[in-house]
Amino acid sequence: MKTILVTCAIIQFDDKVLAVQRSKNMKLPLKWEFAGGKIEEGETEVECIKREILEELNIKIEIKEKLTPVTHEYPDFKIKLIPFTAEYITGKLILKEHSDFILVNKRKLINLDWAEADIPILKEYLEL
Ligand SMILES: Nc1nc2c([nH]c(=O)n2[C@H]2C[C@H](O)[C@@H](COP(=O)(O)OP(=O)(O)OP(=O)(O)O)O2)c(=O)[nH]1
Repeated sequence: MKTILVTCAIIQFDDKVLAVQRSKNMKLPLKWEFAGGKIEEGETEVECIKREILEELNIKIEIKEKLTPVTHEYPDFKIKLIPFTAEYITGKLILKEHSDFILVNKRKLINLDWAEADIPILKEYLEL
């Protein structure tokens, strides 16, 4: 099975963190995730995550740190999910694709119904 390369960003807004919910017509419907998306040809990981965040959320972020990539096999596809921590810089948050978002204290992130590939990333982030 081909592996899809996907970047995602754990975006901090002061003392809160942003999680977004996939809409019911996307793959992994209604699962929570960190915003991001597929790497396009000729694009670096950092270019990809900044572009995806601007496209999906209408905001600009500053990348802080790369966390450990996770390879995960769903029943019908396989992804390598490449996570970054980031900070909100500017822009009004507008959801272009997702059905919902939440800004929460990082300790409360664990209570959401996450896409499976995100679980190891969330655990690493909670230990930082
Ligand atoms: N952006 C993002 N995607 C994630 C995360 N965890 C996770 O399993 N994924 C999966 C969901 C999608 O299948 C894929 C990301 O692709 P995408 O968000 O650009 O794609 P999409 O839903 O438009 O997919 P498609 O139907 O067009 O193929 O990775 C995550 O934290 N962030």
